[in-house]
Amino acid sequence: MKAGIVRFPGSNCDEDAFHAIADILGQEAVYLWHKDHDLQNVDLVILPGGFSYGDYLRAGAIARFSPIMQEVVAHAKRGGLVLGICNGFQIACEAGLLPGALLRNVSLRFVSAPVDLRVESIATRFTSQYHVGQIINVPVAHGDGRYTADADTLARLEAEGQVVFRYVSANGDASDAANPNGSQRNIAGIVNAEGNVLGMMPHPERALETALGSVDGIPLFQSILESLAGGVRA
Ligand SMILES: NC(=O)CC[C@H](N)C(=O)O
Repeated sequence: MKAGIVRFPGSNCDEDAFHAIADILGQEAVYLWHKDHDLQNVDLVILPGGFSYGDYLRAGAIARFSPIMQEVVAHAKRGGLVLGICNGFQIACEAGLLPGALLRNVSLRFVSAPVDLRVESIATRFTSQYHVGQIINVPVAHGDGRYTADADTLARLEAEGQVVFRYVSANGDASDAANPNGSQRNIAGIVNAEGNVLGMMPHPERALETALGSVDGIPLFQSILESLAGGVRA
């Protein structure tokens, strides 16, 4: 697999993503500069976490106009894989690759903590190596993570199995107490209708090494590799 990690001005999890792909997974990784138009023939585009354009106006609202986003959108439309992590999820929503928006945390505070997630769907190219209902521990670090969408969109996401991860407490309940940011329906991650674009606020690239406290992100990347090995390429 060849993964391209887009660097926007203000990205700060780009090196984490590169480390995850190159050092942990042993796959090819390249950085993609946001002003470029060349995706370098990557199989997977990662929109990494950070504070693109300082989160001015709204997180992701300026980055979505970066030149490379035209190519990222075209790649997604061709069925190519896109993984938006944290700020990358915000950018993917702003770019129209995913429905809804990420608003300021209901606490008005930046939250940085490991959280428990329930895997809601394994019928995606990002989660086939988990099992439904599996509880995984993955860190979050954001100030604007409150997933919000209108009632019709939420109903469609639920009905079509597009809610992929939900914040839960240790017993697996999607309780208010387990919700770090006030997201509607405790939504932590969603996939698009076609199943090739995943956006999530937690950081799976920081959950691949025992030394970091969790290896629960590994099946996510294994799922991506599996789906590409199956011959599904853009
Ligand atoms: N870690 C991140 O990607 C931060 C995301 C975002 N800029 C926020 O604070 O909400």
